[in-house]
Amino acid sequence: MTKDNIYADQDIPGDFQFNDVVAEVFPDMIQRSVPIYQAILDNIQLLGHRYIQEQSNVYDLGCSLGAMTFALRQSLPLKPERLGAVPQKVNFYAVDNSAPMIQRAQLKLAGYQSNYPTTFVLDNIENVQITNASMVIMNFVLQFFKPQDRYAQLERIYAGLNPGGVLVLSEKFTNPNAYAEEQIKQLHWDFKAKNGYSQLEIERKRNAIENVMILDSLPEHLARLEQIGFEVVIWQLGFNFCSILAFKPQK
Ligand SMILES: Nc1ncnc2c1ncn2[C@@H]1O[C@H](C[S@+](CC[C@H]([NH3+])C(=O)[O-])CC(=O)[O-])[C@@H](O)[C@H]1O
Ligand SMILES: O=C(O)C(=O)Cc1ccccc1
Repeated sequence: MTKDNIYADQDIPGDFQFNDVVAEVFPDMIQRSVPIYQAILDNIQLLGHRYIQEQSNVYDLGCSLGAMTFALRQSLPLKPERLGAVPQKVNFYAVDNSAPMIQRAQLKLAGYQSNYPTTFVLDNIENVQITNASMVIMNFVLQFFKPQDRYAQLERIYAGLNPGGVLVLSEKFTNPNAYAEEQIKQLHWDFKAKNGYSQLEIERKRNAIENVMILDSLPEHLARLEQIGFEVVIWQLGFNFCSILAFKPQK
């Protein structure tokens, strides 16, 4: 795994981008920066086993290197018997609008055998049709959408989900209380420092993502999903990062 030294040697002017340099170090970057990332990756198969339906589609929107698609696809045949039959006809769609990311994802998955067709889509999520979905993953991606577009995109996902399906929505979030917000932000930076990032790296990265990652609060996330019709529960939370299960209930 290539070490993320992007902001160690130089200050890269301008906004953060998912370019070739970032794609190369991405596994290391996300592990050391996002407290709940490993917990999600280690347990996503449990969601797949329970919610992926026979003859349905699974979408990984903003898939980066395809880590979640890979984990789901390889673990689906290992579904425990007590949860019913292993679905045989499932199509995976991994979507990202960064070419360096999607190319690497494609290359990695090509090296592994699977009976589940997997389609890599290099496009903006907003252009991708979502139909007959039993599982949609949006891991740390909605935060890069324009705030005014978020409701419509989630609504579109709700419409494309089958009853009994689930949206996994993971986000970095803010706290409505300014004092608490400052504390949790500092604690997250302590977490990054513990993982080997210097103060200078933390500061430079903070500036680079400031304009591209506009965060909602946790109450905002939950209220919006509920307004659309989802039933929600938080299944992972660490510092200012959370992952929400948003269910489309059976009628
Ligand atoms: N509108 C968009 N359309 C398509 N892709 C987009 C868009 N906006 C952002 N992206 C893509 O979303 C990804 C966000 S990273 C996701 C991690 C992954 N989910 C993981 O579970 O490993 C999270 C992070 O780095 O904080 C990048 O690859 C962008 O190119
Ligand atoms: O690094 C950070 O401080 C973050 O908030 C997470 C992150 C991880 C990868 C790309 C952009 C933001």
